[in-house]
Amino acid sequence: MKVLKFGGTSVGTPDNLRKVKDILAAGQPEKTVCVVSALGGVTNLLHACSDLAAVGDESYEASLAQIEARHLDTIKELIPVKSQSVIFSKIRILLNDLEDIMKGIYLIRELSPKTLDKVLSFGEILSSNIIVDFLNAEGLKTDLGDSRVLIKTDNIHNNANVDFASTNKNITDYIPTAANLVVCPGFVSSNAEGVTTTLGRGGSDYTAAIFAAALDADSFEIWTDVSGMMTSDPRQVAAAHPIEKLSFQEALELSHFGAKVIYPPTIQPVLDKKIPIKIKNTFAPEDAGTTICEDANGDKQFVKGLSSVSDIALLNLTGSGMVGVPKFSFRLFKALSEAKVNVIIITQASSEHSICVGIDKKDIEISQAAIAEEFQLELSLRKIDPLEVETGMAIVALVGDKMREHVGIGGQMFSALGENGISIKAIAQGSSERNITVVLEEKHLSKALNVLHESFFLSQRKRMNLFMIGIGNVGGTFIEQIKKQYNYLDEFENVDLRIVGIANSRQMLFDIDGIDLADWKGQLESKGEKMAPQVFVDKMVESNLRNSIFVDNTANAEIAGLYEGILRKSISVVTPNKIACASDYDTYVNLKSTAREYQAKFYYETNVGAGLPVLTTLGDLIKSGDKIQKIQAVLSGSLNFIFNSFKPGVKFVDVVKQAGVEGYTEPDPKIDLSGVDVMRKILILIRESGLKFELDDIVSESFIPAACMDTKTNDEFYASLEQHDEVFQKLVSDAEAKNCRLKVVATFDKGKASVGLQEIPKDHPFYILEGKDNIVLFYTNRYQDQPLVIKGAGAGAEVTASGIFADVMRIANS
Ligand SMILES: NC(=O)C1=CN([C@@H]2O[C@H](COP(=O)(O)OP(=O)(O)OC[C@H]3O[C@@H](n4cnc5c(N)ncnc54)[C@H](O)[C@@H]3O)[C@@H](O)[C@H]2O)C=CC1
Ligand SMILES: N[C@@H](CC=O)C(=O)O
Repeated sequence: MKVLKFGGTSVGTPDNLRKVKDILAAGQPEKTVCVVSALGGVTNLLHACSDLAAVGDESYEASLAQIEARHLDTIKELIPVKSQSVIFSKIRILLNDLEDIMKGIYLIRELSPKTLDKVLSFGEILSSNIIVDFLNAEGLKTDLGDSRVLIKTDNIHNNANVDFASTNKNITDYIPTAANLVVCPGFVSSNAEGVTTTLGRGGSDYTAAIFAAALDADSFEIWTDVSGMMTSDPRQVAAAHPIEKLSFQEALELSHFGAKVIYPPTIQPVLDKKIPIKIKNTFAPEDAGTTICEDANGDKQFVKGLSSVSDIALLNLTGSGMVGVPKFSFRLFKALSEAKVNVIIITQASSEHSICVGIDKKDIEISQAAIAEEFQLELSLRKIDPLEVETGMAIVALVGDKMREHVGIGGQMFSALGENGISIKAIAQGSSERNITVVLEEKHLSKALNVLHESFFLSQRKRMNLFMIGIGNVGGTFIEQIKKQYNYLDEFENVDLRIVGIANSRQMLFDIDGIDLADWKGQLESKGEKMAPQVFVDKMVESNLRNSIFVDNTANAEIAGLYEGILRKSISVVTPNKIACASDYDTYVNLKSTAREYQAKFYYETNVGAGLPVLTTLGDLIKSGDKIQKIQAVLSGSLNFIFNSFKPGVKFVDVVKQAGVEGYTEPDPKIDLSGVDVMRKILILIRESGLKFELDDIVSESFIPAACMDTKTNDEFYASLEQHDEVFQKLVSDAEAKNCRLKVVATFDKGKASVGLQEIPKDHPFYILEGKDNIVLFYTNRYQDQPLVIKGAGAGAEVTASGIFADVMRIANS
């Protein structure tokens, strides 16, 4: 024995009704009760029609005509002509009755609850009659069970209470005598005198649940237009998916907070009898749907779903006069209940200094008035403060029976929200630990649901949203690497890496769904708007996307100056730009502590050694308790390349230019040639070792003539290098005469740092450093005699972009 219920959409059109027939036919010959709603939209039409009639508006007749046409057209389309006459006359009789009642309402201008029940009952009576004839015409022997006769209630109209003793007897007497398939109208019932009543909100579900419980059905199926209860609201969370199994309690918790598939009071009869409920999709019957049953926790998923409610207001009642005084909360809730305000969430700190409740925003004024009246005396004596009202709030709840068996779920929830800059206004968790509820600003709702969904439904993809300023040599290469790697990350890392904003010094471009990387340059040119750094940041913040990362691929101080504000919005920063970490010590420390404070990440591995793991290695040494004694390093890829390529007969300026073409130099090559780039790098290494150090503390001897440094543009600089070529030729020939090679070496030893060009002899480990390579020797307490060595390409767009990529993925995987 099973009981099925089909809602208004499922029976809304002839095509849909054919699907319903297929579902019912597939279940035969099992004894089946099928409860149906009115054809989709008809109940609203009946309401509208009777409201118009009650105010004497003749246009009710047009609504009536619409109702008539809906039903007659359905018959014409669904039932073969030869079988139409019987059903047409039945339906016409019913429609005439409805017309008479409407006329009566129109004439006496009155719509009592009793009459409204009579009017609304026509929706289900009409649909069930048509469906029964349709099924019979299709060869499925079907009886019509009149729920008005079977379900008996008290006299309360519009929301009647069921008399279960007589109802259960009527059902168990009738159903076994009826055909294998019985269709019954939902929602309708009658009182002891046989006057029509209705069962209120969710009435058809309730009807079906009453039948299922009375008949001890093996299963109770609710057929709707979604494939089950979803892990979250699919309009907010694209990755939401149907939940396979839920316990009764989990289903109640989820449906209480917004999952509209079932309305809890209506399923109480099946809940009492522990009859499994299946939520199935009429339009995708092959989908598994959701089973709600007693033992639903065999799987490992301890958070089953996320639910949410919008349009919440928080009321905060505070005051020193509340502490330790009994009855304050009693009076608050009494006042709200007498004002018929539904309290959705309650929190009170153990200090008893404040009570906070969440209500629907429509109830704000009535609540304020009720509270002001109740606490008039305390307010005048200033024992309590004027009521604080916070609007624009939403509720998000994690639901799952098994949450109580796992430590740290609350922590995971709060960190995920905190890391995305979402502040929590109130928290509630019952001792059942089946539900952890937070109140947050409504503007963060979608972001919060997505962040939590990603955090608790691990099989789902994590979407990362990148905002990137600087799309030159390094930035452009990084975009191309993402383009190539996108599918791999999607498939093997579950990471959906999108670039949402890009900018160069002239233009910026945004696409909230991710810029199409196939032609990002063309789109920037054709659709880009004028670049303004602060506007770029504002747009990034306003877009309020989860897992946002700001990537700075410029060498620009103004852009570096934006980091603090960005971190304060809990947006992580990744950058190869050394300016921030090599500016004054306070700025460097402040950025790191701001990142910590706002739970954002600030990663700049590529500041030293490009893609080489120099900073992470140093960080691991320091975190594990090692101490740096000495650092010796070649940290400039461009200078190493230049001195490796500078041979007799070659002009120095030509190799400098070549280093630029290869993408090794800074946008301003003087930064490399002057030694400043190396000074910045050794400074960052010293700071990362835990020492307070400034750029001015580093002794640097430039090998570039002052006149070259005095130039303004790159072209002037190159011209000046050419003029001073003999200076560079002499440096090389002097070194060669001693069998040495030239390297710019950075050293930190005994608290002192220096940078300078050195003649490196053959037996030195730096001598064989090829091409654009870097080398770093860390002498530490643990690596005293043999230093820890990191060596490899230290400049170039590909390696630098891959270092930035690694930083981004560290954030994605954190
Ligand atoms: N090339 C390399 O081997 C390595 C480079 N780096 C760092 O990577 C960064 C980028 O270097 P490249 O790509 O070679 O430079 P680039 O000159 O090729 O590109 C710089 C980009 O920044 C943009 N930009 C500059 N100022 C801007 C502003 N105010 N607003 C908006 N956009 C602005 C430019 O339009 C361009 O798109 C630099 O900080 C450099 O130190 C770090 C490690 C290695
Ligand atoms: N210009 C630098 C590369 C980036 O840090 C270098 O030459 O090493």
